[in-house]
Amino acid sequence: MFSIKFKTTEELPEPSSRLIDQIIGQDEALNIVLSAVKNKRHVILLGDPGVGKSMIVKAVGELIEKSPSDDFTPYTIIAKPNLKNPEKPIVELIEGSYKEDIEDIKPKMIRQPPGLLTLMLIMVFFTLLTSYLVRGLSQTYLLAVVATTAIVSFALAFVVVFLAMFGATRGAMSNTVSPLDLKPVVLYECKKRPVVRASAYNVTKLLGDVRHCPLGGKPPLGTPPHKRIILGAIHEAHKGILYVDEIKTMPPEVQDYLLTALQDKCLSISGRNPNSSGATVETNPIPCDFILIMSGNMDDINNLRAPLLDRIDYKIILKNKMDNTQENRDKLLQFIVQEIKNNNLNHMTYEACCEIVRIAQLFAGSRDKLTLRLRKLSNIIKMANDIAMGKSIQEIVEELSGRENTTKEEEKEGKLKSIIEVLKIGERNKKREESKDKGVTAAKKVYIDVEHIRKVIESGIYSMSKQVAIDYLREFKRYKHIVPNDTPKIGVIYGLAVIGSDGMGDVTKIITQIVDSKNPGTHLLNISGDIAKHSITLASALSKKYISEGKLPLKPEKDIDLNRKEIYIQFSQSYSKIDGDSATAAVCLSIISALLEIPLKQDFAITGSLDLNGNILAVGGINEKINAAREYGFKRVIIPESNMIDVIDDKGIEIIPAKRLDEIIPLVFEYDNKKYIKQ
Ligand SMILES: Nc1ncnc2c1ncn2[C@@H]1O[C@H](COP(=O)(O)OP(=O)(O)OP(=O)(O)O)[C@@H](O)[C@H]1O
Repeated sequence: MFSIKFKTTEELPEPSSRLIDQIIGQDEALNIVLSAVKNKRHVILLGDPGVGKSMIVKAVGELIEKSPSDDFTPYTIIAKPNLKNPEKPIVELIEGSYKEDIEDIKPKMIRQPPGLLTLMLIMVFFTLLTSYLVRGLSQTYLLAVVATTAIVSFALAFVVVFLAMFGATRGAMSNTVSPLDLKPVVLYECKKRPVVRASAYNVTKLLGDVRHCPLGGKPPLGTPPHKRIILGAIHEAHKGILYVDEIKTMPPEVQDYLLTALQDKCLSISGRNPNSSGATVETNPIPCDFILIMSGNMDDINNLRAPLLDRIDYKIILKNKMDNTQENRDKLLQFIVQEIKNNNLNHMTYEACCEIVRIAQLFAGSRDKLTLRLRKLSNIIKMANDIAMGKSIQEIVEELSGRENTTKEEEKEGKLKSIIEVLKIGERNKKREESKDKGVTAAKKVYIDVEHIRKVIESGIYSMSKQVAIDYLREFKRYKHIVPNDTPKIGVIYGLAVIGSDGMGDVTKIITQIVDSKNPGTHLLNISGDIAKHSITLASALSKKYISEGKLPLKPEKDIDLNRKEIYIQFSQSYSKIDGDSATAAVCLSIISALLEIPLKQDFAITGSLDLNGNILAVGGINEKINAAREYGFKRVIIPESNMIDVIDDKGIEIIPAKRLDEIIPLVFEYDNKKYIKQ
């Protein structure tokens, strides 16, 4: 299986800590990305989920981080207030780090806000005025006049200060700027070539924003605009890499902004929320000269607008399978060791590693391929580890909810509990201590073994679609009447299907009935998929062609008038959404049997698509289908010859390859009754 012999993975060498060495099966894509980054080209990575798109970008980022390049100069982005037009703060990119320019602020410090000083001046003025006015008054009035004047002066002073503070007068504004509000702020300090990641749907994170200020956004109470600027990832990625994932979620207007940024290499920031005070603010264009790497699943590309897509130089499709060679199995082993180390898991036995290879084949849908959807494999390894640790649900719940602490608290407050409750807590803790001790000794010996991996696979907990399929089959299997037997039946045949994308194979009973009618036609029951409908039309046409041309080694008792036959085909007890053409061969045989009234054997299941010449064509999910046939007790399964390379496990079932439909006629029809045999 592998080029190295071992009993458990702990005997294997430590994996490299460099991400770039950890990527398996995507060498081509990795090389292109590296060369694109070197030559400052934009890239889009497309592929199935979990094949390593983010990993490639992270690895490139790690390389860049660790290798300081000569052509990068650290820079700082600062924001300054614009005194002429406060709503248009000035954002500047300066080389190196920012040093505060005191001279810049000093002259403006003269413009002290009135505040206390004004208040005091007003009060002194009024005191002098009053003392002058009351100098001739008698003692009796003197006190009253002084008090009245003091109140009036206080009130007046407060009004002046209040108006000034809130900038109610134009004149007040220029005088209310504090030195702190004039101080430039550092928005971003970039010391090494940046690699910035942002999700396509997060507009603020991607393009930047101007925060809202509930106090009107004007000094001295409000925060001045230049202090409310949030830089976008596109600006933080200046001179580096911007990685945008989830491209499916990128709104069209964001694509336009991105396009402008790519073209102009700079983009201004304004408030994104029209109801915020930030909406009136707009900065000057801020430099954003970056290499854009985007990623998404295959279909996501349809969400991108053509002009943006046009500007992406490299469009790379990541592989989802690799050949099942020893070199690649070794790579898969390397992946297992990496996952164990990176996720701090228990080591794995040799047999379990072989089982992972088998699952990789199964997910790839072929014996000679291995899947590269490695996140799925990684999840299975992690879950197998949890099962190997043998934690009960109770233990996991307690771990998660921090129940341990609560229980100790409860113990402290034992007085409040009934004696029985306290005893119960004691007992629980004792058990937990015991199991912990056991755990420690056992933990030394825990390995992830085949049975742990099989439990994960059989339960389907790694995939929603698989669980739905398992549930569906569990629910309906007991009502399904599918029993392989030796009693041939006219028009009845067993086809094979796969339920769900990560699905399970299932056997479907296909029944064809013929009705004499003036309206010949073919009716499909229980199946609604378009491809299935077309394939049934083909099966019907082909079966009629075979019969009318007399090409079959079968002959009906009497001549059949095909123009007066109405054909009904039922996929019995098929309630899930099944579409596809893999039942075409089965349906064709079923129609031939029903039209000629020749029984079909009932001890086999069959899968295969057909072309109009009667060639049997390859289908998907062959291993799941074979598995289903085996589980239902069939001893024979007929599959397209071209699918033979995909078969992973042929234990307990005879797998018959078929190239053409007429070739398998002798195998599937009951020949005992000589009256049907033409030859
Ligand atoms: N080619 C690979 N080599 C090694 N490990 C891989 C590879 N691909 C995926 N993995 C494993 O799967 C995990 C997830 O991979 P990653 O996030 O790069 O996938 P993705 O293609 O970006 O997925 P998505 O499209 O869902 O974002 C990685 O952390 C790693 O454990």
